[in-house]
Amino acid sequence: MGLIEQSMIPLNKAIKAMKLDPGAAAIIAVPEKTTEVHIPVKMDNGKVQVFTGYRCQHSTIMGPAKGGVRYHTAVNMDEVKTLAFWMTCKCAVAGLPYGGGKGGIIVDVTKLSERELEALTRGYIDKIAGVIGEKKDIPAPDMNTNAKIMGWMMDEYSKITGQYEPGFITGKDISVGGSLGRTAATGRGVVTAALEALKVKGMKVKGATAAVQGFGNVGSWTAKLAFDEGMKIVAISDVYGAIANKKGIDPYKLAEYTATSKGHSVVGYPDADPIDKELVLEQKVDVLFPCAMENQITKDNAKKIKATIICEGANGPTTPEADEILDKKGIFVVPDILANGGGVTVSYFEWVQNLYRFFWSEEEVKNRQIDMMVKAFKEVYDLTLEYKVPMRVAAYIAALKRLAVAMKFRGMY
Ligand SMILES: NC(=O)C1=CN([C@@H]2O[C@H](COP(=O)(O)OP(=O)(O)OC[C@H]3O[C@@H](n4cnc5c(N)ncnc54)[C@H](OP(=O)(O)O)[C@@H]3O)[C@@H](O)[C@H]2O)C=CC1
Ligand SMILES: O=C(O)CCC(=O)C(=O)O
Repeated sequence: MGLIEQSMIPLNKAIKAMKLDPGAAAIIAVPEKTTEVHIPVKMDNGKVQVFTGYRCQHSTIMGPAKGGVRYHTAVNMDEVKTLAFWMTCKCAVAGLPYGGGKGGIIVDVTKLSERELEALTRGYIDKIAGVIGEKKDIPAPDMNTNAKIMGWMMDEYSKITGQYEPGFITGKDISVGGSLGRTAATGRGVVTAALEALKVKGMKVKGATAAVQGFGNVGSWTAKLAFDEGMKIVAISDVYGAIANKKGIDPYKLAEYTATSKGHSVVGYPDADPIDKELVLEQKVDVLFPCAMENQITKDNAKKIKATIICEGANGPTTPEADEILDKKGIFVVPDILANGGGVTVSYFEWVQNLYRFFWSEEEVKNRQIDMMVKAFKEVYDLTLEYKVPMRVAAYIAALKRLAVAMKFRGMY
């Protein structure tokens, strides 16, 4: 089953449970606009290489499209469309005045020099400039993109429009209009969601064990902030391998290690033992945080998962077949469109600060973010009780309720 078909399964369950109008359901099932571009880059060896990139605006029903840009070899149009659809639902669950968008370039960033990466980034913005903008579609970071790349994108777009354009993109460095708290925001949201889930399950936070798949932006901040809450991180993986320590891993020390390790990998960290990377998902822990990418928990490994709670930092880490197995096992899954909404929530704060040219303290950002996440969690949890559906379906119901009202008042159905 392809990613688009997979993503329709929980959506259709929600549509059925809430008896959504078929017209509204049909609108939400397809993206509004997709763009494919080809970006020629003069490489350091003097040869030209042409890269393929995408941008998709899945929906602008609730506001401008919003969502990250991914640089990865596995990027393709179906993946971008699905990620954009998830953004529409995520923004609606969080109650943000945004639709959903996503972009990506097929590229192995480890093979590019800094100059090639900048040229590719600027070339991508040149090609998609017509379909993005502060009031149209606002990009942000995703896998293998960061504040530096957002800065280049902002600079290129400002050159094209001939004016300073901080509000066209989020996830920037503070010096160019970024928000305090954005770098850690997705991890903070994931941990906030996990704390709420532990509460629902009547479990203690201090000493609760956790395993984290992925040690990039989302995984590393999830690990650090869970550690700050007193949780014990017993296993962590990245694309190269995994490490485990029953006594706990200090993610701050691990981040110091990965800053200079080969490939910035967790492999070889001296205060833990190497384990097979697939085993990270199978640890007997209170909370499992999948923070890498799609389709990691599948029908093949779902049976082996021993966590009490799964809190999804990544987008789409669990396949629909796996979801059914986890549900039968009674595992409490906090779905991506709820759990990882903290990133786009603080992106929204960044955009608001850019529009007003007035900046907030880190404490203000953090408190507002936590308030919004706790509220969204409660809303979704209440819907699981009302409709007797798992958290994932309840999250789609929460999103569709907001989208349906907006569509109605815009006269779309
Ligand atoms: N950045 C954000 O604000 C948000 C991101 N997300 C989602 O979170 C996920 C991670 O994004 P982000 O942290 O930004 O990306 P990064 O590129 O910063 O990190 C990705 C991490 O996942 C690891 N990884 C990739 N594939 C595997 C694998 N098969 N097994 C184990 N580890 C793997 C990478 O390892 P290595 O470094 O060794 O390649 C890296 O540690 C994505 O699904 C993204 O869409 C969701 C909401 C917001
Ligand atoms: O911060 C944003 O605008 C979007 C982040 C993102 O791409 C995501 O939540 O998947």
